[in-house]
Amino acid sequence: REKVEMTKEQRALMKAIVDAYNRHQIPQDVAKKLLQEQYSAEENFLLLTEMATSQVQVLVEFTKNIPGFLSLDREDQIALLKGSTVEAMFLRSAQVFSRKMPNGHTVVLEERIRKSGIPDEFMTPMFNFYKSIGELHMVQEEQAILTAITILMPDRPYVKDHQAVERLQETMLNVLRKLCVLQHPQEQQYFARLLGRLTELRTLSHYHAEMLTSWKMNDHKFTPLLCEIWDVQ
Ligand SMILES: COc1ccc(-c2nc3ccccc3n2[C@H](C(=O)NC2CCCCC2)C2CCCCC2)c(OC)c1
Repeated sequence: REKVEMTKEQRALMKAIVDAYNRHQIPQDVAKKLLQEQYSAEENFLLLTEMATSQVQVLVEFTKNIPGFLSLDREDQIALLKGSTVEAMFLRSAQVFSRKMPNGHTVVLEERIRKSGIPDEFMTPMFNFYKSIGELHMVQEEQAILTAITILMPDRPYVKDHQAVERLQETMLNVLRKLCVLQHPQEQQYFARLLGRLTELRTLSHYHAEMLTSWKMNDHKFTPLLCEIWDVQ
């Protein structure tokens, strides 16, 4: 097979994305909190809305560092962010869930999440997605670029300049394709499997609003930012 090499530009682009991804981590680690103790459905809901609110802010900062994003039409920038935050949030949760933890911790974490107040019918699709992400053993470069690809989805609602977004996403896809060959030389279809997860991610995020409004408690309160970004309240 021909030798796969990244160009200088592709390496620079990947470095910019990974640096931005690492700079904009979630401030406090939700997994650690969940491993400490079992909270009530109300406390868990509050924890989720706090984590999600800070994750949206982190995601905006990360997105601004994607080369070319700020040159897009201003309204398209908003449309891309609004259309991808839920998917980016579940992708991030899957990465948190699949993180290497001392043995037994993942079992406890799964247990805590199962009893957090999430309606039962969403457990299976959610954990299926988390486990399918975990099985890929993505390196952090792949996680960062996959998040950028999720944000730069040309077919989000209300995007006007479809072409401009497609061009940016294509650049990222080319980098990811080469990265997958370099990082997983044994697995021919690794790149295709990675992209397949984005389809699963989109399906999971369709459940999102319902997961929140049917959380096992009364009176679901959201922050103003989440009301703006999510289709709730
Ligand atoms: C809409 O329904 C749901 C359900 C579960 C989750 C979820 N899956 C997790 C997997 C690993 C660790 C945490 C996880 N979470 C919540 C959380 O805090 N998610 C954060 C969101 C921002 C990015 C970092 C993770 C937990 C769940 C347990 C109760 C407290 C909230 C979730 O995260 C989108 C959304």
